[in-house]
Amino acid sequence: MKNIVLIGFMGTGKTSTGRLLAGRLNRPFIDVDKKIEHETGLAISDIFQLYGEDHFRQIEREVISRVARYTNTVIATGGGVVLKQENMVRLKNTGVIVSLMASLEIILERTARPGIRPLLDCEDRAERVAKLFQDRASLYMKADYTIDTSCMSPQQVTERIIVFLREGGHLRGRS
Ligand SMILES: Nc1ncnc2c1ncn2[C@@H]1O[C@H](COP(=O)(O)OP(=O)(O)O)[C@@H](O)[C@H]1O
Ligand SMILES: O=C(O)C1=C[C@@H](OP(=O)(O)O)[C@@H](O)[C@H](O)C1
Ligand SMILES: [Mg+2]
Repeated sequence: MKNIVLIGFMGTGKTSTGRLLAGRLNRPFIDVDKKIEHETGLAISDIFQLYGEDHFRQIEREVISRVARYTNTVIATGGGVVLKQENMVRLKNTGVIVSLMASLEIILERTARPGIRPLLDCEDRAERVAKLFQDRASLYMKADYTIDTSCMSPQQVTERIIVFLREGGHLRGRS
């Protein structure tokens, strides 16, 4: 079976929903950021601080090239995966792409905890979110399914994804 790949802006719920979805479908779960942290022995924020964003993007690209070869896996990506077209080509080859969306207000709420997302650790967080969101919006639209998660719990988002997948013939048997 194809992978199920979650894309979307920071705070749309890729990590938490991906974990739930994998549990519901009894499939392996990979969070790309967690894998990068595990393999480098560094927190994402440390990689940004020590080596810069470009270096992080190179690591991300290399990890994506490997996880895109998996099958049957739920993959939660980091929000910037869409910045490299080659990442998306690879993920799309072997996966169904599900895009999680949310309003700016909700994204700000869900990403309020400092120290986790280096791109948002700044004084003008609201402006930064709005700018990044605008720059990337069209990239997040290039998905097989798109869900606005603003008014849904992770459980509800999970069930909605399962309905999409079932209707699209991407699930075998009864899930
Ligand atoms: N649908 C949701 N409703 C409410 N809170 C959510 C939802 N999805 C995620 N969250 C919360 O928002 C925060 C960011 O979620 P996370 O899964 O890390 O997002 P992402 O991986 O897309 O950055 C976490 O505290 C998580 O518990
Ligand atoms: O949007 C981005 O550029 C990033 C999103 C983060 O992941 P989440 O989307 O899971 O927060 C993480 O990969 C890194 O901080 C960069
Ligand atoms: Mg995440």
